[in-house]
Amino acid sequence: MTQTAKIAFIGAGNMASAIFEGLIANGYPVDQIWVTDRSEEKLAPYAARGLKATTDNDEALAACDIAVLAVKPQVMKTVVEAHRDAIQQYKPLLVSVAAGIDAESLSNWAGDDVAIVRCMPNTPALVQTGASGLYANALVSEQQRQQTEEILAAVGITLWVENEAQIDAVTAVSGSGPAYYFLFMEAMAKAGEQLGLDAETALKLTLQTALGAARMSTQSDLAPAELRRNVTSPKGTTEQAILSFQQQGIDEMVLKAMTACRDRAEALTEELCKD
Ligand SMILES: NC(=O)C1=CN([C@@H]2O[C@H](COP(=O)(O)OP(=O)(O)OC[C@H]3O[C@@H](n4cnc5c(N)ncnc54)[C@H](O)[C@@H]3O)[C@@H](O)[C@H]2O)C=CC1
Ligand SMILES: O=C(O)[C@@H]1CCC=N1
Repeated sequence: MTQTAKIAFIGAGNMASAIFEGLIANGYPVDQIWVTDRSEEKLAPYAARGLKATTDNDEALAACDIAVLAVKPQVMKTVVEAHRDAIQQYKPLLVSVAAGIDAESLSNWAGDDVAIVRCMPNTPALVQTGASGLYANALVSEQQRQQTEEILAAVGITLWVENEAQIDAVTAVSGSGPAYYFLFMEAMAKAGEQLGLDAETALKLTLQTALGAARMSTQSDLAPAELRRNVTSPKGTTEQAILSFQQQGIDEMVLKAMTACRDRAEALTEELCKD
Protein backbone atom coordinates (compact mmCIF):
# COMPACT_ATOMS: atom_id res chain seq x y z
CA MET A 1 0.00 0.00 0.00
CA THR A 2 2.75 2.46 0.93
CA GLN A 3 4.68 1.43 -2.17
CA THR A 4 2.33 3.75 -4.00
CA ALA A 5 2.04 6.48 -1.37
CA LYS A 6 3.29 9.75 -2.78
CA ILE A 7 5.66 11.36 -0.32
CA ALA A 8 6.79 14.98 -0.35
CA PHE A 9 9.93 16.04 1.49
CA ILE A 10 9.66 19.73 2.29
CA GLY A 11 13.31 20.76 2.63
CA ALA A 12 15.89 18.59 0.85
CA GLY A 13 18.64 18.80 3.46
CA ASN A 14 20.66 16.27 5.43
CA MET A 15 17.80 14.52 7.20
CA ALA A 16 15.32 14.45 4.32
CA SER A 17 17.92 13.18 1.86
CA ALA A 18 19.03 10.47 4.29
CA ILE A 19 15.43 9.20 4.42
CA PHE A 20 14.57 9.43 0.73
CA GLU A 21 17.92 8.08 -0.43
CA GLY A 22 17.43 5.20 2.02
CA LEU A 23 13.95 4.61 0.61
CA ILE A 24 15.21 4.68 -2.96
CA ALA A 25 18.05 2.29 -2.12
CA ASN A 26 15.38 0.03 -0.64
CA GLY A 27 13.40 0.06 -3.89
CA TYR A 28 10.90 2.86 -3.34
CA PRO A 29 9.92 4.22 -6.78
CA VAL A 30 11.65 7.56 -7.40
CA ASP A 31 8.65 8.98 -9.22
CA GLN A 32 6.58 8.66 -6.04
CA ILE A 33 8.95 10.98 -4.19
CA TRP A 34 8.68 14.77 -4.29
CA VAL A 35 11.46 16.92 -2.92
CA THR A 36 11.26 20.65 -2.42
CA ASP A 37 13.82 23.22 -1.48
CA ARG A 38 14.46 26.92 -1.84
CA SER A 39 17.63 26.07 -3.72
CA GLU A 40 17.18 25.07 -7.38
CA GLU A 41 20.80 23.98 -7.38
CA LYS A 42 20.14 21.46 -4.62
CA LEU A 43 17.14 20.05 -6.48
CA ALA A 44 18.72 19.71 -9.95
CA PRO A 45 20.52 16.38 -9.32
CA TYR A 46 17.34 14.87 -7.82
CA ALA A 47 15.26 15.96 -10.82
CA ALA A 48 17.88 14.41 -13.10
CA ARG A 49 17.37 11.08 -11.31
CA GLY A 50 13.60 11.13 -11.79
CA LEU A 51 12.42 12.45 -8.42
CA LYS A 52 9.77 15.11 -8.64
CA ALA A 53 11.69 18.20 -7.60
CA THR A 54 10.23 21.66 -7.17
CA THR A 55 10.78 24.93 -5.33
CA ASP A 56 6.99 25.21 -5.05
CA ASN A 57 5.93 23.60 -1.76
CA ASP A 58 2.24 24.00 -2.61
CA GLU A 59 2.68 21.93 -5.77
CA ALA A 60 4.24 19.10 -3.74
CA LEU A 61 1.58 19.33 -1.01
CA ALA A 62 -1.15 19.09 -3.64
CA ALA A 63 0.38 15.99 -5.21
CA CYS A 64 1.20 13.94 -2.11
CA ASP A 65 -0.46 11.79 0.55
CA ILE A 66 2.29 12.42 3.08
CA ALA A 67 4.42 15.53 3.57
CA VAL A 68 7.61 15.14 5.58
CA LEU A 69 8.42 18.55 7.04
CA ALA A 70 12.22 18.59 7.11
CA VAL A 71 13.17 22.24 7.45
CA LYS A 72 15.06 23.63 10.43
CA PRO A 73 12.97 24.18 13.58
CA GLN A 74 13.65 27.94 13.36
CA VAL A 75 11.81 28.26 10.04
CA MET A 76 9.08 25.67 10.60
CA LYS A 77 6.42 28.18 11.67
CA THR A 78 7.00 30.43 8.65
CA VAL A 79 6.99 27.50 6.25
CA VAL A 80 3.85 25.83 7.64
CA GLU A 81 1.92 29.10 7.89
CA ALA A 82 2.90 30.04 4.34
CA HIS A 83 1.34 26.80 3.07
CA ARG A 84 -1.68 26.65 5.34
CA ASP A 85 -4.14 26.97 2.46
CA ALA A 86 -2.63 24.04 0.54
CA ILE A 87 -2.49 21.95 3.72
CA GLN A 88 -6.14 22.69 4.45
CA GLN A 89 -7.16 22.02 0.86
CA TYR A 90 -5.26 18.77 0.28
CA LYS A 91 -4.98 17.52 3.88
CA PRO A 92 -1.80 15.46 3.53
CA LEU A 93 -0.57 13.65 6.60
CA LEU A 94 2.13 15.93 8.04
CA VAL A 95 5.19 14.13 9.39
CA SER A 96 7.49 16.60 11.11
CA VAL A 97 11.06 15.56 11.84
CA ALA A 98 11.96 18.84 13.52
CA ALA A 99 13.50 18.78 16.97
CA GLY A 100 11.53 20.68 19.59
CA ILE A 101 8.48 21.63 17.49
CA ASP A 102 5.38 20.30 19.20
CA ALA A 103 2.36 18.81 17.45
CA GLU A 104 -0.04 21.39 18.88
CA SER A 105 1.94 24.29 17.43
CA LEU A 106 2.25 22.58 14.08
CA SER A 107 -1.50 22.05 14.12
CA ASN A 108 -2.15 25.71 14.99
CA TRP A 109 0.18 26.94 12.25
CA ALA A 110 -1.41 24.58 9.73
CA GLY A 111 -4.91 25.84 10.53
CA ASP A 112 -6.05 23.05 12.85
CA ASP A 113 -7.76 19.76 12.13
CA VAL A 114 -4.60 18.28 10.65
CA ALA A 115 -3.22 14.78 11.14
CA ILE A 116 0.31 15.13 12.46
CA VAL A 117 3.01 12.61 13.24
CA ARG A 118 6.08 13.82 15.04
CA CYS A 119 9.02 11.73 14.03
CA MET A 120 12.57 11.82 15.35
CA PRO A 121 14.65 9.92 12.81
CA ASN A 122 18.41 9.82 12.40
CA THR A 123 20.78 10.06 9.45
CA PRO A 124 21.80 6.35 9.34
CA ALA A 125 18.44 6.02 7.54
CA LEU A 126 20.67 6.63 4.53
CA VAL A 127 22.07 3.12 4.91
CA GLN A 128 18.78 1.58 6.11
CA THR A 129 20.07 1.48 9.68
CA GLY A 130 18.05 4.38 11.00
CA ALA A 131 16.10 4.59 14.24
CA SER A 132 12.89 6.62 14.42
CA GLY A 133 10.75 7.53 17.39
CA LEU A 134 7.16 8.34 16.43
CA TYR A 135 4.27 10.14 18.09
CA ALA A 136 0.85 10.67 16.51
CA ASN A 137 -1.76 13.30 17.34
CA ALA A 138 -5.39 12.26 17.78
CA LEU A 139 -6.31 12.95 14.14
CA VAL A 140 -3.91 10.39 12.71
CA SER A 141 -5.85 7.37 11.45
CA GLU A 142 -4.74 3.79 11.93
CA GLN A 143 -4.01 3.59 8.20
CA GLN A 144 -1.86 6.72 8.36
CA ARG A 145 0.04 5.29 11.35
CA GLN A 146 0.73 2.15 9.37
CA GLN A 147 1.78 4.14 6.29
CA THR A 148 4.22 6.23 8.31
CA GLU A 149 5.58 3.21 10.06
CA GLU A 150 6.08 1.28 6.83
CA ILE A 151 7.93 4.17 5.21
CA LEU A 152 10.30 4.62 8.14
CA ALA A 153 10.64 0.87 8.70
CA ALA A 154 12.08 0.70 5.17
CA VAL A 155 15.05 2.73 6.41
CA GLY A 156 15.48 1.36 9.93
CA ILE A 157 13.66 0.54 13.14
CA THR A 158 10.56 2.42 14.32
CA LEU A 159 9.21 2.82 17.83
CA TRP A 160 6.04 4.66 18.85
CA VAL A 161 6.26 6.63 22.09
CA GLU A 162 3.34 7.07 24.43
CA ASN A 163 3.67 10.73 25.20
CA GLU A 164 5.07 13.58 23.18
CA ALA A 165 7.67 14.58 25.76
CA GLN A 166 9.41 11.27 25.09
CA ILE A 167 10.29 12.51 21.59
CA ASP A 168 12.82 14.81 23.30
CA ALA A 169 14.36 11.77 25.00
CA VAL A 170 14.46 9.97 21.65
CA THR A 171 16.27 13.03 20.27
CA ALA A 172 18.88 12.71 23.02
CA VAL A 173 19.38 8.99 22.41
CA SER A 174 19.06 8.28 18.69
CA GLY A 175 18.28 11.56 16.90
CA SER A 176 21.55 13.15 17.93
CA GLY A 177 23.20 9.86 18.87
CA PRO A 178 25.08 9.22 15.62
CA ALA A 179 27.11 12.37 16.31
CA TYR A 180 28.24 10.99 19.69
CA TYR A 181 29.56 7.84 18.03
CA PHE A 182 31.25 9.88 15.28
CA LEU A 183 32.89 11.99 18.00
CA PHE A 184 34.14 8.85 19.73
CA MET A 185 35.47 7.54 16.41
CA GLU A 186 37.30 10.82 15.85
CA ALA A 187 38.86 10.59 19.31
CA MET A 188 39.88 6.94 18.88
CA ALA A 189 41.46 7.52 15.48
CA LYS A 190 43.35 10.54 16.84
CA ALA A 191 44.58 8.54 19.84
CA GLY A 192 45.64 5.68 17.55
CA GLU A 193 47.84 8.13 15.67
CA GLN A 194 49.30 9.44 18.90
CA LEU A 195 50.16 5.87 19.81
CA GLY A 196 52.18 5.51 16.61
CA LEU A 197 49.83 4.35 13.82
CA ASP A 198 49.55 6.24 10.56
CA ALA A 199 46.32 8.19 10.12
CA GLU A 200 44.79 5.85 7.56
CA THR A 201 45.47 2.72 9.59
CA ALA A 202 44.16 4.31 12.80
CA LEU A 203 40.94 5.40 11.07
CA LYS A 204 40.36 2.08 9.30
CA LEU A 205 40.82 0.08 12.49
CA THR A 206 38.57 2.49 14.41
CA LEU A 207 35.72 2.34 11.90
CA GLN A 208 35.84 -1.43 11.49
CA THR A 209 35.85 -1.83 15.27
CA ALA A 210 32.80 0.44 15.59
CA LEU A 211 31.01 -1.56 12.91
CA GLY A 212 31.96 -4.87 14.47
CA ALA A 213 30.84 -3.82 17.95
CA ALA A 214 27.55 -2.39 16.62
CA ARG A 215 26.84 -5.51 14.59
CA MET A 216 27.76 -7.88 17.40
CA SER A 217 25.67 -6.06 19.96
CA THR A 218 22.59 -5.91 17.73
CA GLN A 219 22.90 -9.55 16.64
CA SER A 220 23.79 -11.05 20.01
CA ASP A 221 21.47 -12.15 22.80
CA LEU A 222 24.03 -10.82 25.25
CA ALA A 223 23.74 -7.34 26.76
CA PRO A 224 26.46 -4.79 25.92
CA ALA A 225 27.85 -5.14 29.47
CA GLU A 226 28.34 -8.88 28.95
CA LEU A 227 29.95 -8.39 25.54
CA ARG A 228 32.28 -5.85 27.15
CA ARG A 229 33.22 -8.31 29.89
CA ASN A 230 34.00 -10.91 27.22
CA VAL A 231 36.65 -8.59 25.77
CA THR A 232 38.03 -7.70 29.16
CA SER A 233 40.46 -10.33 30.43
CA PRO A 234 41.28 -10.12 34.14
CA LYS A 235 44.63 -8.36 34.50
CA GLY A 236 44.67 -7.89 30.73
CA THR A 237 44.85 -4.81 28.53
CA THR A 238 41.19 -3.79 28.04
CA GLU A 239 40.69 -3.67 31.79
CA GLN A 240 43.08 -0.75 32.05
CA ALA A 241 41.24 1.26 29.38
CA ILE A 242 37.83 0.52 30.92
CA LEU A 243 39.05 1.45 34.39
CA SER A 244 40.41 4.70 33.00
CA PHE A 245 37.03 5.55 31.39
CA GLN A 246 35.18 4.65 34.59
CA GLN A 247 37.53 6.61 36.85
CA GLN A 248 36.90 9.63 34.62
CA GLY A 249 33.14 9.20 35.10
CA ILE A 250 31.94 7.99 31.72
CA ASP A 251 28.35 7.32 32.93
CA GLU A 252 28.01 10.80 34.40
CA MET A 253 29.57 12.35 31.32
CA VAL A 254 27.12 10.61 28.98
CA LEU A 255 24.12 11.39 31.19
CA LYS A 256 25.12 15.05 31.36
CA ALA A 257 25.57 15.30 27.59
CA MET A 258 22.27 13.62 26.81
CA THR A 259 20.45 15.72 29.41
CA ALA A 260 21.87 18.85 27.75
CA CYS A 261 20.55 17.57 24.43
CA ARG A 262 17.09 16.86 25.86
CA ASP A 263 17.08 20.27 27.57
CA ARG A 264 17.92 22.00 24.30
CA ALA A 265 14.94 20.29 22.63
CA GLU A 266 12.72 21.62 25.44
CA ALA A 267 14.24 25.09 25.08
CA LEU A 268 13.51 25.04 21.33
CA THR A 269 9.85 24.39 22.18
CA GLU A 270 9.87 27.38 24.55
CA GLU A 271 11.62 29.62 22.00
CA LEU A 272 9.78 28.62 18.86
CA CYS A 273 6.36 27.34 19.91
CA LYS A 274 5.19 29.52 22.76
CA ASP A 275 3.93 32.71 21.15
N1 LIG B 1 20.44 16.25 10.69
C1 LIG B 1 20.01 15.32 11.54
O1 LIG B 1 20.76 14.39 11.92
C2 LIG B 1 18.61 15.35 12.04
C3 LIG B 1 17.77 16.44 11.78
N2 LIG B 1 16.49 16.44 12.25
C4 LIG B 1 15.61 17.57 11.94
O2 LIG B 1 15.53 17.66 10.52
C5 LIG B 1 15.27 19.01 10.16
C6 LIG B 1 16.21 19.40 9.04
O3 LIG B 1 17.54 19.30 9.53
P1 LIG B 1 18.74 19.12 8.52
O4 LIG B 1 18.34 18.23 7.41
O5 LIG B 1 19.92 18.77 9.33
O6 LIG B 1 18.87 20.62 7.96
P2 LIG B 1 19.34 21.13 6.55
O7 LIG B 1 19.68 22.57 6.70
O8 LIG B 1 20.36 20.20 5.98
O9 LIG B 1 18.01 21.00 5.65
C7 LIG B 1 16.95 21.89 5.67
C8 LIG B 1 16.61 22.22 4.22
O10 LIG B 1 15.41 22.97 4.19
C9 LIG B 1 15.50 23.88 3.11
N3 LIG B 1 14.49 24.93 3.26
C10 LIG B 1 14.52 26.03 4.04
N4 LIG B 1 13.39 26.74 3.88
C11 LIG B 1 12.62 26.06 3.00
C12 LIG B 1 11.34 26.28 2.45
N5 LIG B 1 10.63 27.38 2.74
N6 LIG B 1 10.85 25.35 1.59
C13 LIG B 1 11.56 24.25 1.26
N7 LIG B 1 12.79 24.00 1.76
C14 LIG B 1 13.31 24.90 2.60
C15 LIG B 1 16.93 24.36 3.18
O11 LIG B 1 17.35 24.97 1.95
C16 LIG B 1 17.68 23.07 3.50
O12 LIG B 1 18.10 22.41 2.32
C17 LIG B 1 15.45 19.86 11.41
O13 LIG B 1 14.19 20.31 11.84
C18 LIG B 1 16.10 18.92 12.41
O14 LIG B 1 15.69 19.20 13.72
C19 LIG B 1 15.97 15.38 12.95
C20 LIG B 1 16.73 14.29 13.23
C21 LIG B 1 18.13 14.21 12.84
O1 LIG C 1 21.09 18.79 16.10
C1 LIG C 1 19.90 18.89 15.84
O2 LIG C 1 19.23 19.83 16.28
C2 LIG C 1 19.22 17.84 14.99
C3 LIG C 1 18.10 17.15 15.72
C4 LIG C 1 18.60 15.78 16.04
C5 LIG C 1 19.85 15.68 15.30
N1 LIG C 1 20.14 16.78 14.70
